[in-house]
Amino acid sequence: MLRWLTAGESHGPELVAVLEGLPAGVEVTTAAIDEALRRRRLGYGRGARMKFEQDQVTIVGGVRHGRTMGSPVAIRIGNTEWPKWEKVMAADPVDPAELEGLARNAPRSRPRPGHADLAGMQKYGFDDARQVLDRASARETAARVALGEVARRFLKQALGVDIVSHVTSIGGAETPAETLPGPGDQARIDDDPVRCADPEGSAAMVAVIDKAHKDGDTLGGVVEVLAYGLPPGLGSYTHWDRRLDSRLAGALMGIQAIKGVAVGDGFKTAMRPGSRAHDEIEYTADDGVRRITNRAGGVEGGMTNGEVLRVSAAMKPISTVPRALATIDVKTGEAAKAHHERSDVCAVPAAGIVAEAMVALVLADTALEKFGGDSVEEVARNLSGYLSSMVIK
Ligand SMILES: Cc1cc2nc3c(=O)[nH]c(=O)nc-3n(C[C@H](O)[C@H](O)[C@H](O)COP(=O)(O)O)c2cc1C
Ligand SMILES: C=C(O[C@@H]1CC(C(=O)O)=C[C@@H](OP(=O)(O)O)[C@H]1O)C(=O)O
Repeated sequence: MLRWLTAGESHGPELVAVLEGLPAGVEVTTAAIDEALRRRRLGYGRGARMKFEQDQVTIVGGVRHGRTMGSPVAIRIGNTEWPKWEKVMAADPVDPAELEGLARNAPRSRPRPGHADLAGMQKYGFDDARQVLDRASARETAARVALGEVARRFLKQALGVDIVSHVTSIGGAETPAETLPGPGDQARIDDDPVRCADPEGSAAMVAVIDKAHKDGDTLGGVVEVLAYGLPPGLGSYTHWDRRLDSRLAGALMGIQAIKGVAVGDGFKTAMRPGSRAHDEIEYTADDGVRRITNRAGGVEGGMTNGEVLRVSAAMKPISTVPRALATIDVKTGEAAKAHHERSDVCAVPAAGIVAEAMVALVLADTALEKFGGDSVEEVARNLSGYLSSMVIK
């Protein structure tokens, strides 16, 4: 079983991430994690913070000379913004005189609709939304991306799996329905301002972001994650919490602002008759057993079926809307405008990188369940034994 945990606040000194249960021998370096985090910082429509926040990565456990050792992998990601927040977010008590007049320390009493502020204050008994938003913030996703990169490397090295993501819509502007990028397209997608695989779709998305920016508004959208090279049989139909689609949906919905997940054609499948909803099976001498179409997105009965895994996640618009939304001031109960400082206009391209990480972690977990092993070599051997002994292939 693979387990992962993160800790740390958005304006704290650092994020901490731990991945436990990974075999030995996965090649991973600080530079590889830096690169994954660089991809997460990109994307047209992100706010000012992404221009100056640097992710300072230190691997502090589980890796020696570029390879995992089978022990828990622990990663620290320093927030370079920390010096500005040192007093405001200090773990130990601070002399009130030192906080006097510090604008950053002013209580956040006008909760933002759509953010965790109000429900979090009610739940934990805070009168300052700072206590809530600093952990609810998607800054935390940097930690998940760091762990996801380790999981992705394991999947590539032990199983030959490639994970790709792209943005399929922002604010209603969409890519053509047939866009299906392969592993070789990832670099080109990452070079696109909105990480869209189609130039026309990209131009339309950039235009709607520009308009939202001008209008003081924010946007959401949809990302799709694809995994190539998965063997049939990851996950299981035998129990609800072993189903791969259930696990993927849970992991993706666990990303801040993700409000919907679709496996394959998802909700569109519900509108079709069965004759056009499923993927007919054929046998070819070259490919063996395969599906003629892939509407199911590579998952049937909660298991991979050997086709490309295709899962998408819908992100709601950023809730810190510059044209501030109506709320109350919790100090007085009176009507007020919600807090707004700097914020992202649209973070869908970054959410795609986070979604890749979550998919990688879930797939790595199910792959370890199926193929076990304490080293990459052992997992690869188990995979190869399974593939060669499959009765139907
Ligand atoms: C990559 C990424 C960046 C985000 N940036 C912002 C932001 O700048 N401002 C904001 O209000 N919400 C942002 N969010 C969304 C909030 O974190 C999220 O809406 C909030 O934690 C409440 O959770 P919920 O939307 O899942 O209910 C971002 C989400 C992601 C995934
Ligand atoms: C810091 C990151 O994203 C942040 C996510 C976020 C939110 O409310 O989720 C709000 C913004 O933070 P701030 O209010 O400090 O500008 C984003 O910048 C990051 O992704 O690394």
